Amino acid sequence: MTTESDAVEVGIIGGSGLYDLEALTDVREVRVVTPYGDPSDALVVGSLGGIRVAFLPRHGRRHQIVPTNVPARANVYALKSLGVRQLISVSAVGSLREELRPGDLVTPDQVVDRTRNRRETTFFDEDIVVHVPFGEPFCGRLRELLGAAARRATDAVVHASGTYCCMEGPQFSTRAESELYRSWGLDVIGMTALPEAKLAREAELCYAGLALVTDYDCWRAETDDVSASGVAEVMRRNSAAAKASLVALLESLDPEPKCACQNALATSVITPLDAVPQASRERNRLLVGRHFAAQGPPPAA
Ligand SMILES: CSC[C@H]1O[C@H](OP(=O)(O)O)[C@H](O)[C@@H]1O
Ligand SMILES: Nc1ncnc2[nH]cnc12
Repeated sequence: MTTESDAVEVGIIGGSGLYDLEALTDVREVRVVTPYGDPSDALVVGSLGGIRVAFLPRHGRRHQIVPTNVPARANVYALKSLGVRQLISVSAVGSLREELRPGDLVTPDQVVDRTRNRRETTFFDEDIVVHVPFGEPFCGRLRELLGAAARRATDAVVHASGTYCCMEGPQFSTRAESELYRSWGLDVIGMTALPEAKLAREAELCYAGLALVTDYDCWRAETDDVSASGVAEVMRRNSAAAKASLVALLESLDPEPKCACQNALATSVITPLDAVPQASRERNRLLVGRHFAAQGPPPAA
């Protein structure tokens, strides 16, 4: 049972090359059980800059989970159940543009879905139908704070916006695909922003991404094509920049965000309460309970 005093405010999901956050103090590991299965790993809960933070490595701490199988629903649900209201997602990405160089940081403002396999993209797949707005897939307020924190805390070039192409993987793109994405005007490519961003919106979390450019994918004649070992090597050199950005962000974060993200379900649940079986109401209490409460009690049968 989470109490007021140990409620966690901020979640951080670490991607390739970011498997822990040494800056956290007063740390404990929490294993959370969710209706959507087990999260990627135990959550590491600690303090940073006076804020309670939960850290979760997306692929597991030894990087054993392939992008398609990342249990994104369990991850987001577990963070929400600890009290998280703001979620930062760190990821390694390939660059689709000359001016986005390896070592640069990007806070994406858009995403294009090129996933195609077995990813569970909604919490609401039974009894309750929910259509959340997703025109702005990232929280603009949190994205700007994150970019500003990265500029303060690192020497890296920080790009304030960009479109993230989320491909399925695990194989990297063909050159023809990479050129296609470039012709579409997409900026960076990775395998994990979706469905994470969609689920964060359904969970009414502010969500922003810190993308570390690790390579030029496979379109640039002057550089080697992307490889997993190359990505890992660039991340070894640059994970300190990601960590410094996170620390600076936490120092400047409002623990009581007032964005629209925090109320995304208010206009999104289309199924009336009296059509939802009791068991489903219970299962969805964490995510929609307060919206159902606002509708008043269901009519007596
Ligand atoms: C190790 S290269 C490909 C791998 O790196 C990215 O991971 P993440 O987004 O979790 O940082 C990419 O999405 C792939 O999963
Ligand atoms: N080029 C690339 N394609 C997909 N995911 C990546 N992660 C890092 N670099 C990548």
